[in-house]
Amino acid sequence: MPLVTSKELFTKAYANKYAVGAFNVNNMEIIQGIVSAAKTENAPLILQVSAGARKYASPIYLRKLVEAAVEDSNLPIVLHLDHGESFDICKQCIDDGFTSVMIDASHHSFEENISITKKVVEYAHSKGVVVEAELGRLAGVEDDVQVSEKDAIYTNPEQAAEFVQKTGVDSLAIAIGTSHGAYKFKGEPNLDFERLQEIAKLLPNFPLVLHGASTVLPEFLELCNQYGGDIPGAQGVPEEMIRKATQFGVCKVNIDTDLRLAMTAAVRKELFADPKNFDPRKYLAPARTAIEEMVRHKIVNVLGSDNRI
Ligand SMILES: O=C(CO)COP(=O)(O)O
Ligand SMILES: O=C[C@H](O)COP(=O)(O)O
Ligand SMILES: [Zn+2]
Ligand SMILES: [Zn+2]
Repeated sequence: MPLVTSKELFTKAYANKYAVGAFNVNNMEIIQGIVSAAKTENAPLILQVSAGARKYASPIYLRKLVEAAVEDSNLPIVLHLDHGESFDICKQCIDDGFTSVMIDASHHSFEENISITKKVVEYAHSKGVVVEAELGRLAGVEDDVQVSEKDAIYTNPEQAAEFVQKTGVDSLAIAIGTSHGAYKFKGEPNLDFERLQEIAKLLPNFPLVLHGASTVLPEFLELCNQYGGDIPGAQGVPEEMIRKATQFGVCKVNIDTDLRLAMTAAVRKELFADPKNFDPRKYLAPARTAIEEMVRHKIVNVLGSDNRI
């Protein structure tokens, strides 16, 4: 099966109230771990590449690795650009064979965000590629968002409806209190579900995207810290909140931090257990297995995307 767009995957996910996992990929072991989990669980998959990943691994290596994953797994896989910051990078990825791109012009004014997104949509659609955009600002690492600031930072539901109508975008990333990285909340985790429901009501049958959705699994955090790491007080989005979001139009859930923690925990543990080892395969294979197990857990227990092919 060749790469697919997320169009049909989202239609099915929306109708059945589950989400497709969108996992960030940076190297072969990460890709293999994720794809193997999806294969076991019979789950659709989005593999996403950030600008940082392109810089680290180089665009061609990532593309060829994903190509290998598609050929080897026979799964419906979407190759997606994560947080494309300009028309040019989106165009480059579209021309390179990506089936989905994100234009993140959320740091521009509302009007500029519309005009940049519209330009990407026009080009992408002419090539059969789908587009995700972003409206609102994800709180930064450790930002403490006060209730009074929410309206300025979080996605405004009326603007979301206007944005989708004016741009023709295929999906929209919204800000309701999640953030990137391992430090998502200072106190009690809290997402603005009323806002999410309002957005979903104004955008019926439209797929929403949740960024910053890692749950920061305690088992991996503890392993990191037990074997020489120093990641105190990290906190993710509780699993039940992600499950709840899938009930209100969230069809794509972005996960990167949990992959990083799983991989790092496994590598730390292995290096500690066998100080004489200097064969990278002996710590990268367990790291790949840790990713695989974590992604299976997400698919089955958090996203509900198992057996959806
Ligand atoms: O949103 C993400 C990638 O776009 C990743 O979010 P996390 O940092 O919560 O994994
Ligand atoms: O949203 C951000 C992703 O976690 C990618 O992070 P990165 O830019 O460090 O590759
Ligand atoms: Zn953004
Ligand atoms: Zn993101």
